[in-house]
Amino acid sequence: MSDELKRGLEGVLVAESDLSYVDGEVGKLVYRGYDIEDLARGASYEEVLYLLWRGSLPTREELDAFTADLAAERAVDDDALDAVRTLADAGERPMAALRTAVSMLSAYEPESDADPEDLDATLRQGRRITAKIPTLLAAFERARQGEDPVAPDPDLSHAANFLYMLTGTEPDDVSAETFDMALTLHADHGLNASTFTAIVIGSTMADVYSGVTGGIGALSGPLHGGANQDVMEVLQEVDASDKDPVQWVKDAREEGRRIPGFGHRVYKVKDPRAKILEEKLRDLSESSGDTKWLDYTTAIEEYLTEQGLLDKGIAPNVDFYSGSVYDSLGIPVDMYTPIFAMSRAGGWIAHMVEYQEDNRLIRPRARYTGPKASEFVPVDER
Ligand SMILES: CC(=O)SCCNC(=O)CCNC(=O)[C@H](O)C(C)(C)COP(=O)(O)OP(=O)(O)OC[C@H]1O[C@@H](n2cnc3c(N)ncnc32)[C@H](O)[C@@H]1OP(=O)(O)O
Ligand SMILES: O=C([O-])CC(=O)C(=O)O
Repeated sequence: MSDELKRGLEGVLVAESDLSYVDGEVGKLVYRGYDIEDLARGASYEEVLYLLWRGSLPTREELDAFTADLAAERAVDDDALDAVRTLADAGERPMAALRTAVSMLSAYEPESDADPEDLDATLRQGRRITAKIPTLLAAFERARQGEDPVAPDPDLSHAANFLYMLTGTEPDDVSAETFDMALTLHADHGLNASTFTAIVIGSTMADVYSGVTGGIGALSGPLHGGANQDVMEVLQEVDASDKDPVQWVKDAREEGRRIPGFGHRVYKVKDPRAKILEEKLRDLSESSGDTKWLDYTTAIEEYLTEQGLLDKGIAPNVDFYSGSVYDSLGIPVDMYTPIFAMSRAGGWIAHMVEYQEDNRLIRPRARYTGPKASEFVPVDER
């Protein structure tokens, strides 16, 4: 037993996985060997889910059947929709509302008695969760706006249907494709904090609802998925102030603040997903003629590069550009992290099942630094 302490489990190997590989030195990400750029540009989110859950890219026929099965699971029980409305009325934050709502979904799971070792049943449960998360999120956002939920349309893709349920209007092709690409980019990323949370939960042979609920909790933090909202809030703060973005960053650095959307535990160069989203933002900004967020993010990145941050391995991560892209789709800022969860649920489920195929309870240890022999004194004598 080694006594070497690895804070934050940095670099510690805890599992084998065929799902995704992150090369942080060169900025490369693959899902089952396929480069993220090829998948983002050429595959739908449904294809990526199939790849992650079934092990290979689907044929057209397989994809059609898979897409139909997923779409057939989108409807959410009325009681769960009522609960979502209650959470919205109570002013709950969207990630917390999603965490509660996903946990509640298990009450309506038709295979809730399945043997935990029946991983086909786990995958079917995971499919139900993945299909229903967009329905929950859209209903939550509409409830906040005082609107009724929009029923899912089984003829629309996972991405297009979410935008449709959010706004009540079928999205145009550019919006649907952009959103689909964002879902693909966020679907999996090795043993990031939320995926690790999900597999720790899965390693007790707990059910997939528990794993996804835990994953949502872990993703919500500002050091992880919550950073996409923080980035947009910074951009909005800059916009509302009399500062330019560079001045804002200078002040923030002087105050010792971290810049959201920069830095990564694995990437020491720019995140390949950030590159793809930046390009997307450039296209969208140029075609709309509104380049404000692009100008701000570019100015911040250029300034931090001049300041040598990139040389120190602190580079833009996926969260730096995603928010600006979502803004162009008219999505409210505090829904950005829930959208990340909508996509990453696919990765959490894939990792839980893969881990459970050769399960070993995850149970590390802490170096004990407390006293070893304190004398107990009864409460009334202390
Ligand atoms: C989807 C995702 O989860 S991507 C990550 C999203 N999170 C963010 O964007 C939040 C901002 N970034 C961060 O807080 C960090 O970069 C993390 C948490 C993502 C990774 O951090 P770690 O691997 O733990 O690196 P650590 O915290 O040790 O930082 C190393 C050094 O870089 C600095 N640094 C890291 N990120 C930043 C940043 N965003 N801005 C300024 N400095 C930073 C730290 O201050 C530290 O400097 P020091 O050695 O002089 O003290
Ligand atoms: O890998 C990580 O640590 C964080 C991340 O980028 C992700 O989860 O997508």
